[in-house]
Amino acid sequence: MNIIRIERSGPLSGSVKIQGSKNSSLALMAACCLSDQPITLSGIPDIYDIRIICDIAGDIGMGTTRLANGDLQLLPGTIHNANIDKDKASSYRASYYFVGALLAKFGKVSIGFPGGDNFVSRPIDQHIKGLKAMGAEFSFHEDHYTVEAKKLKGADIYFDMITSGATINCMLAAVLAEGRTVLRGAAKDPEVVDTAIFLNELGAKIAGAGTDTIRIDGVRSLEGGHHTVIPDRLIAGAFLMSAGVAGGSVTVTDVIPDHIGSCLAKLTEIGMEIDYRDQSITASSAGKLKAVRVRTAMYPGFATDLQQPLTALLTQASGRSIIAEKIYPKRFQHVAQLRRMGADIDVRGSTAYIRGGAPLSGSWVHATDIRAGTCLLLAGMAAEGTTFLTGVDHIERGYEDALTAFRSLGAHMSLEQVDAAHAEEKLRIGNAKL
Ligand SMILES: CC(=O)N[C@H]1[C@@H](OP(=O)(O)OP(=O)(O)OC[C@H]2O[C@@H](n3ccc(=O)[nH]c3=O)[C@H](O)[C@@H]2O)O[C@H](CO)[C@@H](O)[C@@H]1O
Ligand SMILES: C=C(OP(=O)(O)O)C(=O)O
Repeated sequence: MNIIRIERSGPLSGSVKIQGSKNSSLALMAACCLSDQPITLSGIPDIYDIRIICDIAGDIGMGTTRLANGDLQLLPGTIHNANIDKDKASSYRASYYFVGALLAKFGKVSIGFPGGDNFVSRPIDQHIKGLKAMGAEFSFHEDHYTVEAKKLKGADIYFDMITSGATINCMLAAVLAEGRTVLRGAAKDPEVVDTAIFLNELGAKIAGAGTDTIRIDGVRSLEGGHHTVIPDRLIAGAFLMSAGVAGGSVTVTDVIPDHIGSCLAKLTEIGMEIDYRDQSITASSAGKLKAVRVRTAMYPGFATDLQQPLTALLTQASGRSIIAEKIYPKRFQHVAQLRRMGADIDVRGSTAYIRGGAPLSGSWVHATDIRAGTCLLLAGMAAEGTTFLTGVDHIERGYEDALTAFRSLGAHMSLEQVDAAHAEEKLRIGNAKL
């Protein structure tokens, strides 16, 4: 099995070009199913989730080709069915977008339950509620569910909480539905806006994306077109934090600074120097880091997906930091791993209390999900000795090539092959010490 070996690193120096957004790409690729014409998407990252979508696309008849320049060409005109392989659907989170994108065309979609990072509870009741309001009926089976709608009709939908997934899914369903759909309490995330812009470029009629009320007037069909996905704000944020963890100065390029405004404000509060231009941001360590309080929130608040790398950063800040996780109250799997490395962190309820300054030391640790992986890559750079990180496949679900990028900044990390039984034994010994 692959593991990542990390040695103490820093000060970091250099710049990293940020890849296209995973979460936006997942929505855009499903959205292509609404059209019958060729579509070209630029900036779609070459990561596990995208390869699975290409696989699913092939199964249902949508051609996908990576062009020599990296663009992805999609041919939705040949889609012949809406039966999504249940195991493939369950191997990543946003497979549910195929429901919204295929329902109007086929009247019935069969699909496996959503997978993705496991934060104990990730309900899809708002997707169900929204699509039901538009006339869909759900049937749940042991390992898959089916959604049927003879005719999708526009509806007024009030979400009970802000959800980017349900906002995008209902928006997809509404594009070819009859009449007007209004989504109230909609998520304002850049990925929602990117998807709406893309669909409008293809001829959809969506107004208000980026506010909490989105109006969609159904159209009969969509055209083809070309679109460039937005940059990955979550990856950008984590690279900037690495300059705080390991010292030095890191620049991220090809980014939209507004998309991580709340993160930049928090990094400044922690004591980092932030300098940004139109499409690039530089974060520099400016000496002592200060403890802070953070509450995760939906956009434009501090993103839950940046909470884990931030925890690694706050182990290096003097004083007691407090992180209240408001989106996924149990998203603290990384904490046990940081404790193995010597971090002084308590979790009570949905809040983590971090006493910064405890020296970290290298250990065997496991990434349970993408951002836990990012957190541990960062922590490994601050730790004395060698850190061995398992769960590399989780990191590969989100990053095109995290190691090359971190190494280009001067980080000491490498991919190694070890015997799986050896790694399990090392992790087991670490668990026993906790
Ligand atoms: C593929 C993708 O884009 N993933 C992102 C997306 O996940 P995902 O789209 O799954 O997350 P949502 O924005 O839908 O979830 C936000 C909140 O709403 C709750 N909720 C959501 C839907 C629902 O039907 N019922 C319900 O209660 C969730 O438990 C969570 O507390 O947004 C999350 C929150 O920013 C990010 O962590 C994920 O990286
Ligand atoms: C939670 C995440 O991804 P997903 O929703 O795809 O599991 C993430 O990107 O941090």
